[in-house]
Amino acid sequence: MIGLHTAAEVRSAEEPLLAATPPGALMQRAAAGLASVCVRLLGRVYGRRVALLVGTGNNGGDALLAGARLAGRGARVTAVLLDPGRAHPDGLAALRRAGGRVVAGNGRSAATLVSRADLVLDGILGIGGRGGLRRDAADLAAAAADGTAVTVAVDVPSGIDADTGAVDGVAFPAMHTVTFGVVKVGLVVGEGRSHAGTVHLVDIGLGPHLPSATAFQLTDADVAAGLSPPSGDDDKYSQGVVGVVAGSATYPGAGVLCTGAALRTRPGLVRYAGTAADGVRAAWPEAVVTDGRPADAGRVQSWVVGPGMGTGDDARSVLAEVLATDLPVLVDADALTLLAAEPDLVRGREGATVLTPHDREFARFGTEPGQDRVGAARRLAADLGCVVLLKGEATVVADADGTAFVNATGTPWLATAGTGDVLSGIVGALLAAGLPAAEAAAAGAHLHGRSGQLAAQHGPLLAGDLVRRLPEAVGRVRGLGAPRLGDSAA
Ligand SMILES: NC(=O)C1=CN([C@@H]2O[C@H](COP(=O)(O)OP(=O)(O)OC[C@H]3O[C@@H](n4cnc5c(N)ncnc54)[C@H](OP(=O)(O)O)[C@@H]3O)[C@@H](O)[C@H]2O)[C@@H](O)CC1
Ligand SMILES: [K+]
Repeated sequence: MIGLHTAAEVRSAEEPLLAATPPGALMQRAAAGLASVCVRLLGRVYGRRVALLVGTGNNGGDALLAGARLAGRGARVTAVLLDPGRAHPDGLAALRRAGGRVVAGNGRSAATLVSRADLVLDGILGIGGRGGLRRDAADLAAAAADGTAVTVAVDVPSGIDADTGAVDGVAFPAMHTVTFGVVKVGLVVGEGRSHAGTVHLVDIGLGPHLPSATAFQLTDADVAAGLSPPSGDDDKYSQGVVGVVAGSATYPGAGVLCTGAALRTRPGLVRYAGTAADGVRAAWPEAVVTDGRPADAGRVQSWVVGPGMGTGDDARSVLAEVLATDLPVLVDADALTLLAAEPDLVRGREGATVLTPHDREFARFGTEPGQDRVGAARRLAADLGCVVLLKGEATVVADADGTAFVNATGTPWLATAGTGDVLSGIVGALLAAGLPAAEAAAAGAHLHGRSGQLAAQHGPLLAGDLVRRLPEAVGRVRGLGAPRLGDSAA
């Protein structure tokens, strides 16, 4: 798992580390890591034009010191100083010694320089930034966005809130962010994610001084650990039986997608109960199907309830029946609309509850998610005593105790009808397999994203493509190739 940290956590680790290292050593470590990423991105350094955007703090100092290293290798480096009287003195001296040039950041020549550079290094603001970018800085960020240079942010793209990823106005559009010590939460969520581009982590020795993370990003290896394959002793019941209540006679699609996703994630047994029974039976003969109520379906280890089932009295009574069990329940779509009107249905449940809202569904519980998506998910999770999976470009999962996960996989092509039904089926299968609820939700989002990436390799995807690619996604996450049946292990 990759721990995600806030600026305050970095500050608390920085103090003891600074006390234990010679003056300037940390900044030199940061600058060395930063310069080496820039060298890799540039390929050939000699003669290349590098523009440094330099603010008044240590973030600007990092840019100046890295710029000095690039100038030492023959790059034509120019620092654009936003407040020339307050630029980092040691960094400035190092750049000048290495042959770099300096201009003021408020003229047209600065914007021209940025637009003509091969690489623009953003050292305007790091974790000390507050509020939106001021005018001159915003103009330079816009010039970088319009130019053709490779854009690299130092520690955090300027204008991004390092804790939340929120942007107030304009922010620097980085293709790459070289971040120091730890990955900041704001680099992987909300608008921060799209502004940060590829994140490169440079170790500066903060590790031993850091408090434990409360937010995480899962890797394939983490997810694989929860997807152990069946053993010789397993049968169709022992892998976890999922119950699905989704879709309707008129719109069976949600039931078909959700059931298929559960089957393909963990092909033990899926029981379906609801009015889309005929459609589900036709699509998935492997499922055990009833058009009765959940209680008629037989024993299950988890329930998925809601997609496409409507919001009438019958749907409300089915939701209440499922929530009255002590099993893990995933509540999605129409069931979220019903639950928002009666949140006490989930407060105090014995079994775990996972809610999977998109933004509009989330808002039905009282407040819009806003720009702090991790904070919003945590608050709703704590209020209801549930796990909340807030869908988005980077899906966020929060547990009632504040533990959060930010999903790293996916593709914008996932924003299409029915993909949420697939996610519900995947997470339902992982709940039935016995994963703790927050981990099931986070691992499910990861697998869903991986499946989306596979399905989108050749362009637009449909939700059904996600279901088809799930076994391959599970295999990829577990690091398996695709051996043919009968292949020996040798
Ligand atoms: N953590 C570590 O161990 C290490 C950290 N390191 C580096 O230090 C960075 C943190 O440096 P930092 O504390 O000097 O803050 P930083 O982000 O440069 O900005 C503060 C300055 O910006 C200004 N300012 C504020 N808001 C503004 C706005 N909206 N628009 C415009 N200006 C604004 C504010 O000035 P003022 O508000 O007074 O005008 C203040 O002077 C960190 O991100 C990393 O790069 C590395 O060297 C290695 C070790
Ligand atoms: K920056």
